[in-house]
Amino acid sequence: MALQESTGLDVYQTYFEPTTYLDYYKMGQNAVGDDILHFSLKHYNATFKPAGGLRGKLLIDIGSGPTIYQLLSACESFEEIIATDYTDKNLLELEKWLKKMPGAFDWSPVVKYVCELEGDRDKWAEKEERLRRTVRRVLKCDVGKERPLEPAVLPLADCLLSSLCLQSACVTLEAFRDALRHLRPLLRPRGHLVLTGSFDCTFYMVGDSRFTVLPLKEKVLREALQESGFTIERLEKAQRGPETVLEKGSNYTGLFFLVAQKND
Ligand SMILES: C[S@@+](CC[C@H](N)C(=O)[O-])C[C@H]1O[C@@H](n2cnc3c(N)ncnc32)[C@H](O)[C@@H]1O
Repeated sequence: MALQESTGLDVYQTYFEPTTYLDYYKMGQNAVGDDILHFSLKHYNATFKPAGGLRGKLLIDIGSGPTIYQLLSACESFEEIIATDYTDKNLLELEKWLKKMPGAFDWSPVVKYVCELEGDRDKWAEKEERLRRTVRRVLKCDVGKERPLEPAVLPLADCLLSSLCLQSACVTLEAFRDALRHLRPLLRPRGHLVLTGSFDCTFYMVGDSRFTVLPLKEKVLREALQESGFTIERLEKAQRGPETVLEKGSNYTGLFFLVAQKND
């Protein structure tokens, strides 16, 4: 066991406040959040573009947290999406947005931005509805378990997506590799894994709570995927944006976005 949980305290269940975390995603108000959004939304858009992008029946998002930005492009190319997370509060926060409940986070600036990337900013309300229709289930998940989504029984996914989750859930390289091994059986042969994360990062803050992150270098990341039975098709990288220098919320030096295919 090398998860944060192994310290004896269930760190994420206890300290991760979804509404505070969402402050990162108030577009134009947080340089780190903007850095993540600008980089990853551009690559999600390219990855799931209608002509020649990834498509299929089922996409499972691993460690969704309270966020939906990572699904805004994929919802145009997959018939069904299952969102998952480790904490009950995150799942409730997701349900709030999906069911348009009072107090739900306002994702509309981000949705408009994605619609603009797709060529028609005016379609944002339509896209919100499409995503709400496409996310069929919201499930508990623990990547530290051999079967992360147990007891749910699901068809094999055409695509697994995981944004900024694995390095948070796994604080050692061994646990990171184990998590990839646990996720692999959820994916059909030749299915795709779309993974985002950071380079050299050891922590991020959510309010006053500090969360440990597994620092990765490109070489180690590539090796971990290869050893876990994935072939990297694309690895996009960006250095940390200069406008984030004054932000003390995290110490990453860069971001990555990768698309890998399950070998068999
Ligand atoms: C940095 S947040 C990322 C949230 C979101 N995907 C995003 O892109 O902003 C890390 C997420 O990993 C989840 N997490 C922590 N431990 C986990 C575990 N063992 N299995 C699955 N998810 C876990 C947390 O609950 C949290 O939502």
